[in-house]
Amino acid sequence: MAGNPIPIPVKNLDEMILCIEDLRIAASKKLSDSARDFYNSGSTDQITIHENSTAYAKYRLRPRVLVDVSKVDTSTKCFGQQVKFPLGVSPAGLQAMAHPSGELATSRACARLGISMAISSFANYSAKEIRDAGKAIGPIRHAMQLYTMKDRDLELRIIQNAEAAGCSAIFLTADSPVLGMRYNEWRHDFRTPAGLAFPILERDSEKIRKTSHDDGFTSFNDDAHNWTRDIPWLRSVSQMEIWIKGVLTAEDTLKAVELGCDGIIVSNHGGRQLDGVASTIDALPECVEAAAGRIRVHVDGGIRAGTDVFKALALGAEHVWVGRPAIWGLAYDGQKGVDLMLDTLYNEFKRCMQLTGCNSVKDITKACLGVVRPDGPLARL
Ligand SMILES: Cc1cc2nc3c(=O)[nH]c(=O)nc-3n(C[C@H](O)[C@H](O)[C@H](O)COP(=O)(O)O)c2cc1C
Ligand SMILES: O=C(O)C(=O)c1ccccc1
Repeated sequence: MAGNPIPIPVKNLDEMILCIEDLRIAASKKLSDSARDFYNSGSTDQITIHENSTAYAKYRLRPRVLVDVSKVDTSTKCFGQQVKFPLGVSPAGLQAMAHPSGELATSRACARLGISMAISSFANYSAKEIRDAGKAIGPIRHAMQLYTMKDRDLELRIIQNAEAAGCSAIFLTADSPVLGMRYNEWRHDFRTPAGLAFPILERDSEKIRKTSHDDGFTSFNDDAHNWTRDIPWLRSVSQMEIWIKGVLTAEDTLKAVELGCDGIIVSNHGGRQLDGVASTIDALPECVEAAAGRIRVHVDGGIRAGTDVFKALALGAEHVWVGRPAIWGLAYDGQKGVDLMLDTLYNEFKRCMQLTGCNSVKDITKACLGVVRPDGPLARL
């Protein structure tokens, strides 16, 4: 069309972060190619990482209308403590590569909102530093993520330091006897940047960056881990709750019940381990059914919106966790970026509860969901 366009006074759209996808785009621009590929990629053909977030779209919400939602309550419990809404930050290593304040900023952001955080064994600050940073802001519970180590004395020190720092739970990562085939990482020969500390592993990056991520991981991680050796041992050395992170089947859920674990996190490590496994939202129902209320069931992977949190709860998860969104928040603007990420998911979740007529998280049930089958009407679950 001819003529001058009418100037519209809009904000700089590049800087408008309204949803997690906006945050991913803005944060990814701030990262080096190699850091971005390390954080954002999955393994092999990227099938599972893709499905983790897209599988949510097949579910449709079944809202109840004309419900008084003026006093909606989004809160629930995690590790026995009241949390503002059923979401925490998953353990992700190397957060100081995204922002110098790394896990300290993540902990402060979680405490500001009154939600839980899991600390990676590959954190760049100690469990005590991370807990203290959060506790100074507000009530917060932490889980300590653990790999099974060849050096059992080091593994024991990690557990004891976490317990002494006041962590509530161990997240034993069960899906990583070895790392997944991470071609995107290998293509760039990803190395930990210089000058970072790994106090939980009692190493610094000068040592860690001598080898690839893959070789470094193999050098300390014990691929001989197994249910009967590791779970009773953990019970014998710690009072913390024991959660198994990386369960995807009914069979392993039953193992966790049998061995007296406190809970499972249905997880495929954000699609970074075995590519081709189901998305976590598709694996969740069989785990919930097998758990049959005897063990708590949480889920992570691909959660990018408040409606995703809602759908996971409707399918039986008690609580969810997010990994990369916290990294993107950090890369975007340190603690303020993680605050923005958490506020976004909180506001979306609250509004989804109100718009579906759910006044408490207990109201979020299977009846709130349906699926559209090819050429069919909405089918109830
Ligand atoms: C950069 C990065 C580092 C991670 N590091 C760990 C880790 O040290 N231990 C662990 O159990 N899981 C780790 N994970 C997996 C997360 O705990 C979580 O399962 C996953 O990120 C959830 O998927 P999402 O990123 O789609 O939310 C990591 C994930 C990412 C993206
Ligand atoms: O990359 C990962 O997924 C992961 O678990 C990890 C392991 C060691 C260091 C940092 C992250």
